[in-house]
Amino acid sequence: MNQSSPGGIQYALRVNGVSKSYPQKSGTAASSFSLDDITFDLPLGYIMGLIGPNGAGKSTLIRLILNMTKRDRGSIEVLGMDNIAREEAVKSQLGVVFDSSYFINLWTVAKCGKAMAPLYPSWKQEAFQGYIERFGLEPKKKVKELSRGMQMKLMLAVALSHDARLLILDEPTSGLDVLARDELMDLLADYIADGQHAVLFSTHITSDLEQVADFITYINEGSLYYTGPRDEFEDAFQLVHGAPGDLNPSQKALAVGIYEFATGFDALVASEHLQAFVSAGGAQAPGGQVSGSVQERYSVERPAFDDIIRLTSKQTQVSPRGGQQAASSKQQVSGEETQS
Ligand SMILES: Nc1ncnc2c1ncn2[C@@H]1O[C@H](COP(=O)(O)OP(=O)(O)OP(=O)(O)O)[C@@H](O)[C@H]1O
Repeated sequence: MNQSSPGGIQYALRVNGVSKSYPQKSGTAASSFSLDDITFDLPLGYIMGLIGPNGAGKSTLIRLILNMTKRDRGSIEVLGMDNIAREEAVKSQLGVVFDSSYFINLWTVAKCGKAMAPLYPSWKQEAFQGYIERFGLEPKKKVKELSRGMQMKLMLAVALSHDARLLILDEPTSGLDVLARDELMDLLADYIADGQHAVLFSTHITSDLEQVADFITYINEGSLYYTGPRDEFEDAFQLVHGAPGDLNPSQKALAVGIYEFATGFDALVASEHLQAFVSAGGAQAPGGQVSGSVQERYSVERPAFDDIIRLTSKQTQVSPRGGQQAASSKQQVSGEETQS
C-alpha cells in the first residue's frame, strides 16, 4: 500500500476536494446543506482537531471518511487506500469512537470484545483485557449499565485492541469529566508517539485540542476555513476588547468578526491588521487627536479557539475579506512543514 507522497511523508488520511450536498427535504423547514470542496492531509504521527460550530459539517465529513455517507465529488484515502474501493482494508485500519455507543445495549463488556474480535484480523484479546482493566470497565457489566464516559472508554478499548492506525473520534469527550478528558488526551499522545498512528478528533471542547492537537481543520457552514498547524491558527488572530461605541466603520471593515454588547465590544482581527485596526481607531478620536494609547483604549489578547469560532460565525462575521486574509494562514499541511 502506498501511503507516501512524493515528499516522503506518510499520510494517515488525505481528503481531496470532497463535496456532499443534502437536498432540502420536502415538507420540512430544514434547509439544504452542502459540504463544499474540503481538502486536508493528516500525516502519521499527528493529532488533528476538527472544529466548527453546530451544523458546520464535521460529522458529515467523518461519515464520508467512514463511507457511511456517499460523497458527491473528491477523493478520500486512508493510509494510501481509497476509502470506497478498498473499504474492507480501510476499515481494518480505522478505530472509531462516537459520542454514543454503537454496541448492543444488552451485551456485556466482555461480549463486546468477543463480538468485535472476528471482524479484525489483528485483534489482540490480551490488549483488550488490558484496556478494560486500565479503564476500570467490569467485564460482566452490560453496555446499558455503563455511564456515557464508560461507553466511550469501551469504544476506545475496542479501537486500540485491533491496532487501528487512524483513530477517528467524533465528540468523544462530551460526556466526560475533566479527569477522564485529561486521561484520554494522555492516551492519544501515547498512541501517536511511535509515528505510525494518527488521530482525527472532532470536539466542541476546544480546550482539549489546545492541549494535544498538532493540526487544526476548521469547517464553517460546510466550507473549509482553515487547515494547518495549530500554532499558526492561534497566531493568525488577535482579540481586541474595547469600550461601547468605540468602533468606527473603518475598524469594522478591518475586523473579521465583531460582537457588540452593552459594556463594550469584542473584535477578532487578523494579526497582520491589528496595527491598522488600532490606528483606524486613533484617527477617528474626537478633535482629530489620538485619544490614548493602545493599552488605554483597547485590551488585546490571543483568542481561544472558542473566540475564533464565535467571531467567525454567521452572526458575528462582518468581513469575509478580512477573514480570508487572516487565513493567509489558510494552508494545507504540506510535506516540508510537517517534516520539521
Ligand atoms: N442525512 C441527512 N440528510 C439531510 N441533512 C443532513 C443529514 N445529515 C446531516 N444533515 C445536515 O447537515 C448539516 C451538517 O450536519 P453535521 O451533523 O455534519 O454538523 P456538525 O458540524 O457535526 O454539527 P454538530 O456540531 O452540531 O454535531 C446540518 O444542517 C444537518 O441538518
